[in-house]
Amino acid sequence: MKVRGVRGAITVEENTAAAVKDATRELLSRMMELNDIAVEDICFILFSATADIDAAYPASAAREMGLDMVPLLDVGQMAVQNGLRMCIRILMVFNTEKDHRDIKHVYLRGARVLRPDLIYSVAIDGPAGAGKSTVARIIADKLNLTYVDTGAMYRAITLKALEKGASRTAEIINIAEESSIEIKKGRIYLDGRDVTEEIRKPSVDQKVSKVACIPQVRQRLVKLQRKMAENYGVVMDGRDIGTTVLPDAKYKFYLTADIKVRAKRRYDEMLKKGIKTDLKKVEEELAERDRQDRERECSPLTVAEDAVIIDTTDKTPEEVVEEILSHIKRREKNVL
Ligand SMILES: Nc1ncnc2c1ncn2[C@@H]1O[C@H](COP(=O)(O)OP(=O)(O)O)[C@@H](O)[C@H]1O
Ligand SMILES: Nc1ccn([C@H]2C[C@H](O)[C@@H](COP(=O)(O)OP(=O)(O)O)O2)c(=O)n1
Repeated sequence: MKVRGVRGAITVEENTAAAVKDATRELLSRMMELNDIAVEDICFILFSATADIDAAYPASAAREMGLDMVPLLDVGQMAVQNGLRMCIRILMVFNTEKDHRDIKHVYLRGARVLRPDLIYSVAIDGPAGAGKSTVARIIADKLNLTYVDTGAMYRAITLKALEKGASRTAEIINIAEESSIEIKKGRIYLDGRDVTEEIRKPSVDQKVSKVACIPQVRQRLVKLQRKMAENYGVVMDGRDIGTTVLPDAKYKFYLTADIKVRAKRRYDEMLKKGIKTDLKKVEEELAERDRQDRERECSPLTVAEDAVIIDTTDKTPEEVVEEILSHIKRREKNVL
């Protein structure tokens, strides 16, 4: 195994022991989770804090998290004119098989400004079957960003509504407001339960556009989506990402494809999963979903003015990925 380092930083709003420990815990957990770091693989961790933080040692939070056998050291960050205030920085050195390009450095809250070259957002919108999630996943991996499938969040609420037999709008709004939805390593958790596979059921397909039409459901999910993008760099796909969720996303793409091709892709996907269906029926359902997504009043599917439009009808996923990366490479120096 090799020895590699991962950097992270986070800001705190107040100089209290609770704020310092909370922030340190959040940053450390995220660095370990994103880089698959086990406690026994950590060689040592260095913490620095700016001079305006003196309520607690960041390392004490690490010890409380069970890292008490890992050598930990707190140091003062050197003061630089106009430097970021109230900031905790971490350097963790660990054993890994990963290439140094695959290490995900983590800059949370106000500390995002330290590395705008690493932390930025890519919005990918378009109709069902255009290939959004296929390419978004690959791009996130290549750019070391986190993939957020917003459709999966609408699907999770729909699944819960179906399970509870909730059909009235007020009940569905309640479900959206009370449920916890998390996305970790490409899996989606609804109230702590992994529902990644279940949300792809045909019964969810049929109801999800209706649920996504409810403004209060959208408000709640959009808030969660913005929070995710605030905390880390994301590749986010959906219908309204470039227009509503992240209008300031650094990069915006709109993928589209002929409806017949999109229907065939969905049909093949269902066959692979062992779901027997009829191509004509898949096409009709897709057309109906397109209609509902485009015609709804609240954040309908539209092309953001500044989005790059890519027609994927005659392109392979690899070609689409290349095209997207070629746009991003023009402005990002860290993209290989
Ligand atoms: N460019 C492409 N060419 C051929 N098949 C594709 C392409 N992009 C995606 N697919 C396939 O089409 C299906 C739908 O793609 P997906 O990424 O889920 O679309 P979306 O997220 O836009 O609904 C998947 O089975 C995927 O493997
Ligand atoms: N940001 C989003 C994402 C999805 N939706 C809606 C639109 C779709 O009908 C459903 C499901 O989205 P999803 O991307 O999972 O659907 P497909 O995989 O494209 O079939 O949710 C939305 O309204 N806004």
